[in-house]
Amino acid sequence: MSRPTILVPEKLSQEGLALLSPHFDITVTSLTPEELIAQIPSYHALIIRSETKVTADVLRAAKNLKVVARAGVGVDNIDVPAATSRGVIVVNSPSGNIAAAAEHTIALLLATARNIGQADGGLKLGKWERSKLVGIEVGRKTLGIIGLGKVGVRVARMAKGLGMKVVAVDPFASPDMAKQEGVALAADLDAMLPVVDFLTIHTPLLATTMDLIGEKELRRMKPSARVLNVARGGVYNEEALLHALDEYWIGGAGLDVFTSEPPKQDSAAARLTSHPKVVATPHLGASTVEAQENVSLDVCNQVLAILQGGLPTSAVNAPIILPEEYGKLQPAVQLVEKMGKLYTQHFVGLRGGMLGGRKFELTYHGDLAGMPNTKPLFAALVKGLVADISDSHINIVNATLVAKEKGLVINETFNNDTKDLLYANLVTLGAYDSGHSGEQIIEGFTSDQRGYISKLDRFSAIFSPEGTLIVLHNYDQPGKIGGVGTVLGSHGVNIRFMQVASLDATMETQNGKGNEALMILGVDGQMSAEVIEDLRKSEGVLNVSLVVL
Ligand SMILES: NC(=O)C1=CN([C@@H]2O[C@H](COP(=O)(O)OP(=O)(O)OC[C@H]3O[C@@H](n4cnc5c(N)ncnc54)[C@H](O)[C@@H]3O)[C@@H](O)[C@H]2O)C=CC1
Ligand SMILES: O=C(O)C(=O)COP(=O)(O)O
Repeated sequence: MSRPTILVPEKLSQEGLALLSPHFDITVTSLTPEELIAQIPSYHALIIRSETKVTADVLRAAKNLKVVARAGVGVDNIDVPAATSRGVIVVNSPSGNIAAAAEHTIALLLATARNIGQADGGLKLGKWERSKLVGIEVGRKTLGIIGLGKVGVRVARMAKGLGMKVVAVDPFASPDMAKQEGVALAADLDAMLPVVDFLTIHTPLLATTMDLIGEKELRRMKPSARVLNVARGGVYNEEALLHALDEYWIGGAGLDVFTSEPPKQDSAAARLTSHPKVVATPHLGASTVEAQENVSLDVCNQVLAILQGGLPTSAVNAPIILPEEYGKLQPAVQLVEKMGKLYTQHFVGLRGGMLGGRKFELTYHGDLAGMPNTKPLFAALVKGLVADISDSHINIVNATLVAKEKGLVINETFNNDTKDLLYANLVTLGAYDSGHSGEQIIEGFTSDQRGYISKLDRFSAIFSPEGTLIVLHNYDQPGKIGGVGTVLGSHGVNIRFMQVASLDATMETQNGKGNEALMILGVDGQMSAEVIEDLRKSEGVLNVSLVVL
């Protein structure tokens, strides 16, 4: 089988890629937007930074894509709703580069205060200008921060270290946190803008933050004020900023990000980068060795998990699984997915049954009954149930929608009664037809981070739901094991393990024909239809199903 493939059209630190290369084929190459659309269909994962635009067209062309990984914070270059509707998980690195972005903001703050850009540029041209380039001190000055999030708070701490007063506007910030950080929360922008000597924005680029600072706001600031942008081009209106600099409404600007990157010729962004009162950098906020290692490791670990059937830690378009919850849920998530696959392959494949319209009851017992968030388990069940009969990419993002489309009714119940419970956590999957009859049961538990099946239909056994399994329903008579071994041996099939599952003592035997049993065989390699047919024809065998988990 060919290995899953990963496309990396931007510069990514090797640290993360080294985690992926033993398992997947990785192509690192820069691409035009047209080339990206042409090449994306064969890839399973796309890892990008801020330069690649993942548009709806790219996602439409991406037939095999499971994940878009953004090695950084901002996902404004990804059409997240389009990814969501196609079941593509978008992950990012929410904090890998925030220290770098905050430090870069302070670098620009000091550079604008002391005219570092102009001074350096002049010297390189052979000029020795001192009286023209007198700066200001930042100590005892006021810094205004819009957006007191992860980057904003770090900027505040460093600014306080420089002896600055810090005020902030953030409608979502906690007053307690602001107080603890020594940051005064201003009532609104109108109140904050006239008092600040420096202004920095650290919000995402959203419809609500686009052009947040325009002509009206810039006119309210001190003529000596400097503005900084290490967030996104567009939070300051670039035309208004040009006017403000030319007409002395403000004193200077330190800019790392622009509405077009690189700035289009003659655009406002281009005029800003060449403006004498601007110190500009080409989107370098996250460009430190340390930040790039962090974000690369962060997203590559998530790509590894997703391509191996696991869950991401920072999905942008999925219910968030907190890291502490992740460790606890992951084995159960894998188990429930395997239970879904086992259900479809064993019961539906075996009996020519219908999956759509079945009613499923997922019951959590023991520790699992106390989990505050079982959405990943629900999604894992849908994924497992339909994985083998649908080409939809099921994940935590679209599972509810897909279940609805396929007519699967899934109820979750929580059984807190631990009396008589053999395992610390147990999950039962029951399936019924609309009349609540024809019950089919699969039960499983996790132990030591691994999942096991403890019950399949009316039979009790303990086996790992992994690899290729042959499930053989037979009369419990002497010689059965030898007979099965002979058939498999004649086809050269190697048996990894074998379990005989006995009928639940309380159950009636099928057709009243004496004791029955299930034989579960773990086998190596691909099974041909003849192997299964020969087993089916063997004496005393009632049915055989082939399950690949
Ligand atoms: N230049 C670069 O290389 C880098 C840029 N960034 C950018 O920095 C920005 C901030 O990143 P984080 O701090 O990680 O985000 P965050 O999500 O932790 O913080 C954003 C804050 O903005 C606040 N906010 C949202 N709308 C607001 C509004 N209208 N007025 C005031 N506050 C508002 C939110 O409440 C939140 O506290 C993002 O745009 C990100 O893309 C991040 C890293 C590197
Ligand atoms: O993480 C972010 O939001 C950034 O802006 C960093 O962008 P980059 O990965 O350096 O292209």
